[in-house]
Amino acid sequence: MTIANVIVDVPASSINQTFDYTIPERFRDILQPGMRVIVPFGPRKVMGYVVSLADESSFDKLKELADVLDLTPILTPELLDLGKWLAEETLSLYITAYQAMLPQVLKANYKKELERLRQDSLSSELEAFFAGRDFVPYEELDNGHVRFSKVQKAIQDGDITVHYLVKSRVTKKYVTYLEPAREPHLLEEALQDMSDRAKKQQQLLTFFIEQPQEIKLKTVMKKFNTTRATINTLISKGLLRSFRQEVYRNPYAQTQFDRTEPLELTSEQHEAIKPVLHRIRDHAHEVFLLHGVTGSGKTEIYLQTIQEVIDRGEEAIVLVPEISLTPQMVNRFKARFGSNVAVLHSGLSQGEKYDEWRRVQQNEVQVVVGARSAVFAPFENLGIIIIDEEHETSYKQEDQPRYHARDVAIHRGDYHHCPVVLGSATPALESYARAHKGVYNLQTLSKRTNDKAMPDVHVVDMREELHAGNRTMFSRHLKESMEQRISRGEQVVLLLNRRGYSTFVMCRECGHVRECPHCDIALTFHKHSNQLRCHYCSYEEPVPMYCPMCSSDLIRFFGTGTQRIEEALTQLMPEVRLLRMDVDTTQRKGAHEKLLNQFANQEADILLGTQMIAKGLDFENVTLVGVLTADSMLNLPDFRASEKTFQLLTQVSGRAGRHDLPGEVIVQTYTPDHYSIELASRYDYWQFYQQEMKMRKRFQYPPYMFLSLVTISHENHVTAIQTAQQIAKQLWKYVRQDTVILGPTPSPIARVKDRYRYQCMIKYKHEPELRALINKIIRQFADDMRKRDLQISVDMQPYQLM
Ligand SMILES: Nc1ncnc2c1ncn2[C@@H]1O[C@H](COP(=O)(O)OP(=O)(O)OP(=O)(O)O)[C@@H](O)[C@H]1O
Ligand SMILES: [Zn+2]
Ligand SMILES: [Zn+2]
Repeated sequence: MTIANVIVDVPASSINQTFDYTIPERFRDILQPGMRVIVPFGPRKVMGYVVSLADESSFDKLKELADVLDLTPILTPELLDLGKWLAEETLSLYITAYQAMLPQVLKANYKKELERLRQDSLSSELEAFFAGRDFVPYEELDNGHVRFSKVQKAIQDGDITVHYLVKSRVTKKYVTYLEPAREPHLLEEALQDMSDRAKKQQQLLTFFIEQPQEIKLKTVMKKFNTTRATINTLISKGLLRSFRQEVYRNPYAQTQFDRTEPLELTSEQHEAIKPVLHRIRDHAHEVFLLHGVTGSGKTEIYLQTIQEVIDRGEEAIVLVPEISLTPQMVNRFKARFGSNVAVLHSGLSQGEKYDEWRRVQQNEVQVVVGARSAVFAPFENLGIIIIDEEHETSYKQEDQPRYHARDVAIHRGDYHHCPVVLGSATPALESYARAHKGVYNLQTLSKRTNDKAMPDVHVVDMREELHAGNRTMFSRHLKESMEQRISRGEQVVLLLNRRGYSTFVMCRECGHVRECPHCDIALTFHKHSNQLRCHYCSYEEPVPMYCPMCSSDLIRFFGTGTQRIEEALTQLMPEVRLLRMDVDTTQRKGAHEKLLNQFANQEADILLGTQMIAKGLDFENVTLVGVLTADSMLNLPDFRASEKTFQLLTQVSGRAGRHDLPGEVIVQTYTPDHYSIELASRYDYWQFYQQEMKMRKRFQYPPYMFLSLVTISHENHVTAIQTAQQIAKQLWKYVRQDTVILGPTPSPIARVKDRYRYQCMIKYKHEPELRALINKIIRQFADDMRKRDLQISVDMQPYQLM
């Protein structure tokens, strides 16, 4: 093959295609798809990914590619295909799709070195190339003294390695080992011949005659109190040899893991795991939805299916939300599978992430536990993909490429003919609807493994508190309950349910919240215009002076912070020990963990926090969970508001009374009759599902309709509006009759970084050509995008509507 088809690292829509380059003679026998190269592009040289090779090109006057950055492909053929699919599916650039799959270290063009790992056994050609050095700059390969294929082979054999220079050699760490270079009897002979004065050398040889295994150089030097020079003498005599081996920086190195054995499954677990194991054994793809109440043993099912996959020599990916990648969760996998697990999450340093990724790439582990992007782990024999808490919106990436990890997992599962397991106590409505229709295989765990009842949930009507003269944020019931528990030495978790930036308007007298007459969604208060506005249809009205329902003037703008609660609580109960956990107190690396440890060690009575405390935590001594404002999320302008409220309340209730002490949950709300609060307090997912599906049908939202969001932004207000109007007009012209284009309306955050933002929402049932259509429309604005800094972005599956 003489031509390479390359996706270049130039993030512009006009360049979203492969470019052809001729392959210089010296690279021909080593270049493979999935390697990175440097190519001339206009006046510059840029990085690119080789996606395929060819013998001819339809262009003439091709340029030569300038350099090859990898001697082994970093993208497998599967991932090359996946990137293409991902880009087309999410209307992103090919280059951004490939970049999303790789650790940061591989995205930039870092300087590289070749490094010899063995002191012997290099061919004379390579020996001459290294010329006595341990490190050689990668560029020296270019002077043609050694063939690339030779180097490639040596890398495969583990004699040489390539080394990325990410700020002073942090990418890899090595340990030097020493081992005998000859058979024991030959060492024995050498020992006889040795002069008596060479005491240390004699001791060393004797040692290796007795134990011929490799041993760390450092250990030997310490043990015999000897120097590197003495050892070098033995090496130069050909009696010993040294080699270096990579050690990975293991972020969990300090933690000791007590190995756990598989538990005897309950009959419910047994029924649920059976069909998954069948699929693993048959090598067949199927998507399972594992709907199990909190504490029903979903994780144990994950562990045992993974064991089956490992036993078959295959690999497993487990996705968990970033926020629940707590040591508690990671430990459960490490404790079962030990060093066979790599962990990928955002808390790791660049070097650590790269190390973990390489352990996957080099087939040194069979299990990856990680957040969203771990779905791209470069395994080649996947046996299962598991997504825990599958309803979590953090599985959707909110910048390019805007993908959902669930879709990627299912795509990969199909390719590898393996099952995909989606687990949750509160599945996403979309997932449950698919399971209900039979698209996914539904498995249900209805009981906790210890048969403990779910804790009782008390809904407190905060309007009544107000009428009774209690104007604090804590109901009488919650306050009494807290005092009682704390005096008994038990602990309390308090959740402040708050998300998003916008505030809503509510009557403190009757609980009435102003909603849009067309969308059944809370109107958002816009301070500078003193208006209430709907984010979906642009409906607007002035802020009322009196409540339209009860005429009270107790109209409030809502939005409370954890800090305010902390102050109020300290006034109310001055002697309690309080820990606050929110974005402010968890900024520093490890802060999250530290707070949780403090709480687990009972150094505080109350843990007060936002959403981040709701998941995966398991504290024996927690017997009371209080939700301060259950409705705050309900009134966000988001059609998923009820669903998110139901999910959060259910998750947080699952935190109480998991062990011997019985638990209680107190939910404070101004809208006790709202179905998501009422049904969450009864743990009735099925009723909730039916009720919510009715609402989605009535208002034409997913899963009944698909949504796509086009966002237009520009520094000039008029340009932004006009472009948005033109796009909407063109969309209307070509879409089907039952498709609806909403907007253009100002984006909920109408100006970000001095750019005005407008959006068009497309609601549709069936638009097979929609992606092509949007692409075509956007391309008409290519000039303005390049020259006038117009930005148009598309989200084919919007979650963040605010
Ligand atoms: N078959 C079993 N026999 C005994 N104990 C079990 C069994 N399966 C799981 N457990 C235990 O039950 C508890 C709850 O299980 P697990 O955490 O797996 O549930 P989960 O459904 O993942 O919960 P959550 O949704 O709250 O994360 C754990 O302490 C676990 O060790
Ligand atoms: Zn009112
Ligand atoms: Zn509206």
